[in-house]
Amino acid sequence: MINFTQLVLASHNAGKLKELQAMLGESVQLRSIGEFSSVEPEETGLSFVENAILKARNAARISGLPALADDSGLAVDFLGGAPGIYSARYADGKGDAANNAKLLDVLKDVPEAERGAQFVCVLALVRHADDPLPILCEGLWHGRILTQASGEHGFGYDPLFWVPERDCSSAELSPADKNQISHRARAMDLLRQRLGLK
Ligand SMILES: O=P(O)(O)OP(=O)(O)OP(=O)(O)OC[C@H]1O[C@@H](n2cnc3c(O)ncnc32)[C@H](O)[C@@H]1O
Ligand SMILES: [Mg+2]
Repeated sequence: MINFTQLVLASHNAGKLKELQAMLGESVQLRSIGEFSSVEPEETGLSFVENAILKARNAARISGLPALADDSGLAVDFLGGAPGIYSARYADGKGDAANNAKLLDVLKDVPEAERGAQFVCVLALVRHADDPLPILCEGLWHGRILTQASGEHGFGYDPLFWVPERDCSSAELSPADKNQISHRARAMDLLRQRLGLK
């Protein structure tokens, strides 16, 4: 069992920080990498795992603390898994609204039965920058892409992601509900088990 009281979160995404801190509870304090540096590392990996490890190592190097990274995204069946690891950059870095508008447009003629998609989250935890044994945990969340945005909660693609088990979009779930069932919740559940936190 590894005991951490403070971890740096290797993410500049405020939505992730909020969700992950809520899932971890008070036993572990997550500090944002933004406290240490505003420079974001280039995500040069070809997989969620590679990018998560790359971000975790970078944050541990900058902060001198153990680091947790979250690499996540949306894999749409009809698009062969795109935007996948490029989810944040789908509309060339123009942000969430542009990403969502592009996805709706690309899928505009695709029937409901072919709009299946998964949110993917890989968490990587390194004890230090050169850790030879990062802890890796993955979570998937199956749903479908809506034909128009709905809901105000969450971030990113949440307004477009229909959640079959709740019959609403992921942006219509309360934050507490999303944190029970999301891809990130599933990955965090595994991580908490690995860390002996549950
Ligand atoms: O790399 P960091 O700094 O952590 O922040 P980021 O926002 O760039 O994060 P990623 O590189 O992992 O890209 C994740 C993309 O997938 C989207 N995404 C991930 N989890 C999501 C969630 O729970 N709800 C909605 N969109 C999500 C998110 O909006 C981003 O566009
Ligand atoms: Mg990123």
